[in-house]
Amino acid sequence: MIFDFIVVGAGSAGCIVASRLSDSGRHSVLLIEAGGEDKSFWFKIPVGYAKSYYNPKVNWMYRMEPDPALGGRRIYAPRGKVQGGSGSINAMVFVRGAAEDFDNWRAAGNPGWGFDDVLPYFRKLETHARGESPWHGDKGPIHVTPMRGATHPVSDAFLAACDELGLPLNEDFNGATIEGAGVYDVNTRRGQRSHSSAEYLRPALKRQNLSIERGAHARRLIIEADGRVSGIEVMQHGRLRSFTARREVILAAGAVDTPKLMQLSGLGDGSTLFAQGIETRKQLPAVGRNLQDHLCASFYYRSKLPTLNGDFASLIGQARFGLTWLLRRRGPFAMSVNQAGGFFRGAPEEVRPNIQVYFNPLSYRIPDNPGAGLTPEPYPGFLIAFNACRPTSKGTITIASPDAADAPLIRPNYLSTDRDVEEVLQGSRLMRRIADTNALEAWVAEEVSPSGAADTDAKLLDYFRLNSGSIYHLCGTCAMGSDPRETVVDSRLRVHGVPGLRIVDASVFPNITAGNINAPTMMVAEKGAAMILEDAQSA
Ligand SMILES: Cc1cc2nc3c(=O)[nH]c(=O)nc-3n(C[C@H](O)[C@H](O)[C@H](O)COP(=O)(O)OP(=O)(O)OC[C@H]3O[C@@H](n4cnc5c(N)ncnc54)[C@H](O)[C@@H]3O)c2cc1C
Repeated sequence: MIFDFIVVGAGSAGCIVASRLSDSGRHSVLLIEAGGEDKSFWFKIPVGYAKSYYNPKVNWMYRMEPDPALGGRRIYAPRGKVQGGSGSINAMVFVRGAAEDFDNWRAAGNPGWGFDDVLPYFRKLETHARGESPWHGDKGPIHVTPMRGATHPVSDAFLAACDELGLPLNEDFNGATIEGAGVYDVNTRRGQRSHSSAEYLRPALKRQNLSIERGAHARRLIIEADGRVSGIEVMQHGRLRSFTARREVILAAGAVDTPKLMQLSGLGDGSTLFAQGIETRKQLPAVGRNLQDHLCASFYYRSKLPTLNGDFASLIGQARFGLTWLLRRRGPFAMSVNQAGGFFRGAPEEVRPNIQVYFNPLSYRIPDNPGAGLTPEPYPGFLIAFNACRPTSKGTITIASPDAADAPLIRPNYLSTDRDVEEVLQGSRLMRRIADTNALEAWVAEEVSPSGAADTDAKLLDYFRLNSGSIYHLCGTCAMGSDPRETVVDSRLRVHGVPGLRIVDASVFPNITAGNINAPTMMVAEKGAAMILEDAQSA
């Protein structure tokens, strides 16, 4: 079967790209997705996050390779395997990133990617509850709702604690500055997940010129003798099928699977490919390198006053929250657990905010055993978590075998720079300063973990090494830039030296942004689709 464009991966980015390319009706578009449709009620209700976290039917459930800096632990890396991708299973915190992050993208050899250049695409993709402004859009498909005004009293005490410490308060992390303490925005519409599958793809699928193949696992790109990509081979319900693209194939399989698919197709570092018996079709050493992520750990507190633990643990509490959601589309089931937080300078000499904080009016541990489920701690509690905004450690993704069914090797190399270790200490000290305020005194009964016994930098670092985890922001593995030895795509997201192939997903980030990365990934998709259409027009 022949299409103008084939998009591989119906995730946060892929749903947007397929929808935009099919907008005009002029181009035929095929979207290929390994997972099924996101029909279940649990994808709509924000609290459904907990249901997909360890569900192999909708989640690739990757485990990273043992990390020496984290006590040899294999860190869990959930990834959505369903229409909507990770955007269907994520926690919906909506943060664009700091303006400097995108200015850094531009400075890394990517004209057109500075903050001023990308702001129009952020505005284009959203309908913000605050309405139209220089910072916000009011006509875009993704609905963005501030949680401000609906937070638990302990989250408000957190804001008062930050104020007491002289930290700035911030009404809008997606406004003039990211710095300060505030309440997060979430991508929800009337208490339901508002993501690229529901808001872009579903309406677009009514068009004749857009098709989707679900349960279709892409195994390799079809590359002609002259090096041009002409299609894709997929395994669908046990049957091998191939699809042809007249114009381009666009990879949007995410930061883990896009580099995997490139390597399986002979596009990558020659020696890695040779080791797996794969012929190199184009030497692209940067494929799978530059892996970046936010590594996060929580500080747990027992509370003197009730928090959400009791309600989430009891059937009556759950029924009450369920009813509030059903009748009014409000309450904790309509929100992210990450209610408040902020972006802070971890030390006075820091020139910009470098520590992101999450405040949860609920304390829970994530069990290593997927069968165990996420359960609240058995006492009234809350947690404060942090990660460095722009870690400097870089990891890799490499195929483990030439078999597309095998998971790739994810080596994060967390905490492999002195800078990243220093930021762990900055963040840990900040947690303690916040919890020690008068504003939180009425709430804090005790620090459960790491606990007062962790009274030296070495002990705090040990706690972080043994208790941190990914906050699921993997990116950068097919980075954008001008040098084919260091990067994979150019600033128009075309793969260096491989005609007919682009990448449009979180793998193209040259550097990780401060904050959660779904919003910038969707921005990349809006801008990427616009460039593909422009190029098609002029071709
Ligand atoms: C549990 C979790 C919580 C998160 N919380 C937040 C949050 O609160 N806020 C935030 O901003 N970000 C959050 N993120 C991160 C954010 O959701 C992702 O970074 C973003 O969705 C990545 O988008 P993407 O398009 O690059 O990839 P994805 O959305 O992962 O899409 C990739 C798609 O490609 C498909 N695919 C992969 N391989 C193949 C193949 N070979 N053939 C066919 N299809 C394939 C996948 O099934 C998937 O549908 C979270 C992520 C997770 C996993």
